[in-house]
Amino acid sequence: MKPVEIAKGVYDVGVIDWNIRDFHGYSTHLGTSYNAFLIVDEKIALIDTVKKGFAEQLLRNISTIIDPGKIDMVISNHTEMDHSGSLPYIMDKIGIQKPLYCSKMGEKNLSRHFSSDLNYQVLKEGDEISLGSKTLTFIETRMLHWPDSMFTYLKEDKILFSSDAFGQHYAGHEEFDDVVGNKIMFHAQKYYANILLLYAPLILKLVEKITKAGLEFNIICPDHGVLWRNPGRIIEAYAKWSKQEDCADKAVIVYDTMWDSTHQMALAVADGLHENGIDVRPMKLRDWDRSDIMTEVLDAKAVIIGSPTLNNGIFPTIADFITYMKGLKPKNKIGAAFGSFGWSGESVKIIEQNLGEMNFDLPVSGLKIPFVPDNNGLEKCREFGSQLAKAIKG
Ligand SMILES: Cc1cc2nc3c(=O)[nH]c(=O)nc-3n(C[C@H](O)[C@H](O)[C@H](O)COP(=O)(O)O)c2cc1C
Repeated sequence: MKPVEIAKGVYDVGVIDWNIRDFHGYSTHLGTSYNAFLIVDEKIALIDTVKKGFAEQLLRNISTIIDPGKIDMVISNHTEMDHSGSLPYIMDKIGIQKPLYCSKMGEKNLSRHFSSDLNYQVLKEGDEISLGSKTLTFIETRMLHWPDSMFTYLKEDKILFSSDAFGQHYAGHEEFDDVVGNKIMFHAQKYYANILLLYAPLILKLVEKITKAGLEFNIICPDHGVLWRNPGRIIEAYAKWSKQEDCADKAVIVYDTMWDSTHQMALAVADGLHENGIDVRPMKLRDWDRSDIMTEVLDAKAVIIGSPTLNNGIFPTIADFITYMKGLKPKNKIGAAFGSFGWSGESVKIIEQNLGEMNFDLPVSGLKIPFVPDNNGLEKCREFGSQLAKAIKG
C-alpha cells in the first residue's frame, strides 16, 4: 500500500500483510498490517519499523516521500519483532550511527534481539524531542503489553502513536476507523481479548492518567490495523472491556468431544440457557480457534466448559484452552463444567478446579453423564442450563 499523509508532514509508511492467518497462535480473520510512521519536519523521524520480510517494502514507501538517508532518528515504541524486525536493515540504510530512541527496557530488550552497537538513546516519561515545528513527547506504558512499550505523542497535531494498544489485526486499504465502519470494533475486541485483557488494571490506570492530564487526540495511530480518527470510540471500548463489568446475559459453551456425547450435552445445555433468555454460543474447540473463543468470552457473563474424560484427565484441547484463558485473566465470570465419561469421570472436577483457581463463581455443581446421554440425561443438561441462566440473570 502507498504511504498515506495523515496530517501535514505525517505519513503512515507501513505495510499490509494480507495473508497472515496465524499471528503467534492468534488466528487473524483478515491478515494484519504493520504500521510505521514518518514525520517530516526540519528533522525527520521514523516511528517503528515492520516485520523482517517487509523491510524493503517499508524502505520503498519511505523513498516515495524522502531519501531514507535523510532520516535523522528512529523511535522504537515496542521491541516485538513485528515492529522491530526490519530495524537492522533500516539502520543500515539510513546510517547505523543515527540515534535509536526507546524506553529503558527498550534498550535492554532491543539489544537482546539485535546488535548492542546501535546508538540507543533512552527516553523517559515526559522527555521531549523537537523536530522543528513539531514536538514529540513520550509516555511510559510499561507492560502494555511488553516491559519496553511506550507511546509517542506528537503535541502540535495531537497524534498519539500507541504501539500495540488500540490495534486490530485487520488488513485493508482503509486508513481510518470510520471508513471501515462498525465492523472494525469486532477486530479491536478480538485483539483486546487476546493480547491485552490480562493488563486490564494497567489500562484503566492509563486511561485515568490520560484523562487527568487532559491530553487530547485528533488521531490515535496503533501499529496494527486502521487509525482511529474517532479516538473516543476506542478509548471508551477499552475502558468498558477493562472494567469487565456489565457484560451481556451471554454464555459461551466451550467443549470438545470424541464420540459426540459431550457435544449432545453441550447442545442441550445451550437449549436450557436459551429458553431462559440467555444469548448462548456453543463452540467446539477443534472447530473454533481459541482466539475466536476468547473474543466471545470477553463480553460474556458465563464460560461453561465441557470435556469427556480421557485417560483420567481432560481432553487436550480443553487443557490448551484453559491454559490460554488462565493467562489472559478474565474477571467477574460465572463458570461451570460438564462432560461425558466412561468409568472414572475426572474431567468435570478438573475443570471446576481450574475455574476456581481463576476465581470464577461456580453457582451450579458440575454435570457428569455416563457414556451416551439418553432423554433423561439430556433433560438434566437442559435443567443444568436453566439453573445457570438463573445465576447469570441473578
Ligand atoms: C482413549 C479413551 C480413553 C478414555 N479414558 C477414560 C478414563 O480414563 N475415564 C473415564 O471415565 N472414561 C474414559 N473414556 C471414556 C469416555 O470418557 C467416554 O467414552 C465418553 O462417553 C466420551 O465422551 P465423548 O463422546 O464426548 O467423547 C475414555 C475413552 C477413550 C476413547
